[in-house]
Amino acid sequence: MTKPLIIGLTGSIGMGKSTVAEMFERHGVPVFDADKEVRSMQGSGGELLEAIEAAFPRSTGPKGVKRDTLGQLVFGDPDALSRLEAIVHPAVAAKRIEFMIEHGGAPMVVFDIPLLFEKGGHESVDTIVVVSAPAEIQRKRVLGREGMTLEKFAHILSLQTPDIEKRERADHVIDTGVTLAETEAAVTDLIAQLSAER
Ligand SMILES: CC(C)(COP(=O)(O)OP(=O)(O)OC[C@H]1O[C@@H](n2cnc3c(N)ncnc32)[C@H](O)[C@@H]1O)[C@@H](O)C(=O)NCCC(=O)NCCS
Ligand SMILES: Nc1ncnc2c1ncn2[C@@H]1O[C@H](COP(=O)(O)OP(=O)(O)OP(=O)(O)O)[C@@H](O)[C@H]1O
Repeated sequence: MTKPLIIGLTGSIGMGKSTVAEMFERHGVPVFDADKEVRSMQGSGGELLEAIEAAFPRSTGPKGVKRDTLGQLVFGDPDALSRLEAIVHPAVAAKRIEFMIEHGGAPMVVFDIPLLFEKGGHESVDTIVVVSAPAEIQRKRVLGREGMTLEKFAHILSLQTPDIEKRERADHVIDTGVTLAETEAAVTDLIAQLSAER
């Protein structure tokens, strides 16, 4: 049995990764969603709560990690962020292995990984898809989210590989600055192209 083609899906904050990942899923491609795994392990009863509470006292409660509180502690403090990543990232890697065992028979799978370039994950995927939209659209989407401030947005951007560099390093770019229908058509075209290349 051949191994599934691993598609690494990434993009900067608000570029439409989750939306495009759902499109892949709708068209039959299993998706490993790194952010979703993190949220579940950080949620109520989640397996990372004890370690996070020990490293960041009072950052968790009955509903799990207090995301705003923890975000304020780590976004802006590189050492604190590294400590959090050292707890979270190995646990995500273990979940990814479980996912690959479960979907070992699929022709292709998507790894939806926000920090694909930043954390070196690009080396372990077969092809890289970057979602991208004009900066002004990205800004409008992100600033429209509850709890987001200009300062937080600027800081998160500064932690992420710039969009222009992501685009250059991508094997395929999916434009999300167009209608959802146009983006979905680009996704189905790409699935067909990747299937044909196998
Ligand atoms: C600090 C936390 C609790 C804040 O949660 P919150 O819901 O406020 O933000 P959210 O997770 O939606 O992230 C907002 C934006 O920041 C980006 N971001 C998150 N973590 C990081 C990071 N370690 N480095 C750079 N960007 C990051 C996300 O990709 C997203 O674009 C959370 O981001 C977290 O646990 N981060 C560490 C784990 C991690 O690296 N996750 C991302 C990849 S799996
Ligand atoms: N053509 C399009 N493609 C994708 N998303 C679109 C498009 N047009 C509008 N949108 C909207 O833009 C938003 C993109 O948000 P989404 O959560 O997918 O981004 P994200 O990159 O996963 O964000 P983050 O990195 O912050 O987690 C959604 O509300 C989506 O409906």
